Amino acid sequence: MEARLAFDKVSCLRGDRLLFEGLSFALTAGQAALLTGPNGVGKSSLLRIAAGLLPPAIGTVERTGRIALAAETAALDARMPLGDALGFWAKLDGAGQGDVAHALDAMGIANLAPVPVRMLSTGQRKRAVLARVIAGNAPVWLLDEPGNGLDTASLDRLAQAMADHRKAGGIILAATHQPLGLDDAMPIVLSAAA
Ligand SMILES: Nc1ncnc2c1ncn2[C@@H]1O[C@H](COP(=O)(O)OP(=O)(O)OP(=O)(O)O)[C@@H](O)[C@H]1O
Repeated sequence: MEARLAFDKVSCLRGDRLLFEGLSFALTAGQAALLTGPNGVGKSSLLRIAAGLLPPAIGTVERTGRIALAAETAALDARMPLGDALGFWAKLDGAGQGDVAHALDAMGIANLAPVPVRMLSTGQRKRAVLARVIAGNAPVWLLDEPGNGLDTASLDRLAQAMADHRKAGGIILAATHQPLGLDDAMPIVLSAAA
């Protein structure tokens, strides 16, 4: 898959606060970056800029390939059974039922396909959000705290899914407060402005 994500001297303004400035990096096929820094420093904002949901105050962002953003608030329909909710998004992403089945399996939640989304536990919902990303086949994954709320087995599954994605030429940019098994990832460290 063809993929590229590059920031060139990007600055982020939220309200009247400058969160970070002059940030440059480039990720190409198979590469990953780990975004770290204290609460409120601007990690989620950076991911939103990467996704094209928030414009940079200064600088440019270059993207090649479709983007999938997995944040806390994934729009999975709470009333739908999980399998159908994922199927809805897969269709929009040009993916099929086979992709949904693969993604459910990859996150170990195939047995939850008939369960309404609103009945899922916190960790199960997180796994469902990650399954949505996996099913969508987008080359660029933007993951906001993907390990939050996951048990050890699910963290292993996430690590495997990310490794598979990179092997297929995908890109990962993940904001995290915990190790994710992306040992060779490029570090992007945001520090609080003075
Ligand atoms: N819509 C908004 N308007 C103004 N300021 C905002 C807006 N959304 C977020 N902020 C502020 O931007 C700052 C950075 O928020 P962000 O969510 O990017 O941080 P973060 O590094 O992801 O934090 P955490 O580790 O807690 O998830 C915070 O101070 C937050 O209050």
